[in-house]
Amino acid sequence: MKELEERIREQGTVKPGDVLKVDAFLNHQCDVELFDHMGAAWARHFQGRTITKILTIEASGIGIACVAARHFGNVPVVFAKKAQSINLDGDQYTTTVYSFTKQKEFPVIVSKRYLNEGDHVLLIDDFLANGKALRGLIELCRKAGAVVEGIGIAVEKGFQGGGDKLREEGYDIDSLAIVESMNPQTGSVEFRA
Ligand SMILES: O=P(O)(O)OC[C@H]1O[C@H](OP(=O)(O)OP(=O)(O)O)[C@H](O)[C@@H]1O
Ligand SMILES: O=c1[nH]c(=O)c2nc[nH]c2[nH]1
Repeated sequence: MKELEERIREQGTVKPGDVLKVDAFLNHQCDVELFDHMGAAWARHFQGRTITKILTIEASGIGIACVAARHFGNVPVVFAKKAQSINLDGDQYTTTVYSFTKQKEFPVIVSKRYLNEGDHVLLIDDFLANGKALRGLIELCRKAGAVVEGIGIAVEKGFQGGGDKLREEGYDIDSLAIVESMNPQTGSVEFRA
């Protein structure tokens, strides 16, 4: 998606440790018009698929998923929580995920009320790097008996390999910008053609 690539070139910064900082528009300050265009792009890609629910993970996927849902008939958006809470009652599906930016393992929890056998799920997230977050969400769907219909990602860092491994396993991943390489010294970002 050219618009997203241009925003990354204009406003993204490359940090050491394979970190692309895009918090001016994607995951701290949020450009909802851009999110709307992203949702429209995923709706075009996944046209014809039955989607009953969008599943994402705290924190940065939530806003993007909610705007995207407007393009999928306002299906419910469920986000997996990364901490237990007194607000989380009843039976839960749980797994663990290593967080790329926080560099520690988190529990990942969804109430059994909100993910069910018979759900056809679109996974949405802001970033795909090593694929840990997605594998956690896929595991929650497996436990619930829900079908993963597809995966919509804003920015995939292709050089970290998580996306291509999931594609080899048969998942339909629509990443709107795939970074092939980036350089913290020069600040350059190259995208997959
Ligand atoms: O493919 P991966 O290696 O799993 O990396 C991608 C994940 O990393 C970030 O989550 P993180 O927990 O770092 O930050 P967040 O709380 O801002 O979502 C991002 O939001 C994705 O969920
Ligand atoms: O803001 C972010 N930049 C990144 O490079 C990244 N990788 C995973 N999650 C990420 N979030």
